Amino acid sequence: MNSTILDRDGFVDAKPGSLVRLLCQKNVKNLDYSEFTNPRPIGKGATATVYLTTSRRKNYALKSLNNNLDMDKRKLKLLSQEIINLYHAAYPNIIKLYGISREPRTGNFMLVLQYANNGSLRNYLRRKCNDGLYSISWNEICSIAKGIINGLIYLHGKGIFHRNLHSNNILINDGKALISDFGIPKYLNDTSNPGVATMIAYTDPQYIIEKKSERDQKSDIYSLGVLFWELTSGVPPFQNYTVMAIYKEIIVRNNRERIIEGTPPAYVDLYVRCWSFDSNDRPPLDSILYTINELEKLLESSNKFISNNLGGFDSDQNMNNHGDSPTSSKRLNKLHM
Ligand SMILES: Nc1ncnc2c1ncn2[C@@H]1O[C@H](COP(=O)(O)OP(=O)(O)OP(=O)(O)O)[C@@H](O)[C@H]1O
Repeated sequence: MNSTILDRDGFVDAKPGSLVRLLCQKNVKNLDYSEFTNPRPIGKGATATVYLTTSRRKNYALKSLNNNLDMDKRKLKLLSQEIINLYHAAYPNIIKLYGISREPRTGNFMLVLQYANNGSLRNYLRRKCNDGLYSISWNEICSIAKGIINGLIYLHGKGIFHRNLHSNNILINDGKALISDFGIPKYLNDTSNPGVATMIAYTDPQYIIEKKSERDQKSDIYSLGVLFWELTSGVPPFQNYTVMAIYKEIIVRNNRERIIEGTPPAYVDLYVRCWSFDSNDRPPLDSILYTINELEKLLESSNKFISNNLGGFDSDQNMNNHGDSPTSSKRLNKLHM
């Protein structure tokens, strides 16, 4: 290749081939696609399709960024930096990126990721619903919450803010929480998955209202508060509301989801502070971790579960909903030991 047409970073153009070249220069492993057998789709997000595959008897998730890498050079360089960040993030609560690959037939760019054998947190919680009754132990709530907090402490310590935390990009492997998808989606073209707009329920309202240029670590704390609530409800916030109705509740009225009956007050107090409108009122991660540890000790001996019947409603509705229809009027929550 004629080096005179390369820029300083080795780019010829903003296409998948250039991205692969740049990442290889930064020592990200380029894995041979033919090593992966029988890839089958297991999930689809706004910007990618995810496949389960096997190589040498080990499972991997191949995240295909489809062909939506057609972006300007500056964005492609930023995207490559995010991928490099993920590649070098080595922490038990962060999804592992083993390398990249390219599907030879389509040319699609792939991230080769650790396979999370329990899928997304959202689906994991959904599977805990039996005949519409959701039930989870406090032990497990605390363990998942701590996994997410520890992952965030690691990321924030490296100056990386997730900015798009929700229950579809927390993955669960052997019951343990793994944070995925930080940084990368914002550089990709949204392929218009209608579910994505509802992620507004996890988005820092101060960022939306005050049009802050970028979400920061306090925005992640806001999303964390919503996730803590979701661990007690088993369903995403404002399920069955339209995007406009969610906007009205959270942004216009400054409302939040209803507290699930039977939740320990210390846990409620924690997530309510996390989802405060004013980012200064949101607690720092170390104090959140401290509170969860204390709560865990308190509940250790009692083996408590929390249950509710919110799962009786179609959990997929939030992907495709119409009308301003709150579910709260039919809610029944209870705590048993
Ligand atoms: N490493 C993985 N292991 C197992 N399942 C995965 C993995 N990565 C993604 N998935 C599944 O694929 C789905 C889609 O993942 P993807 O990361 O593309 O989108 P998302 O997080 O739902 O959306 P967005 O890209 O908008 O944040 C996830 O919700 C999850 O169910």
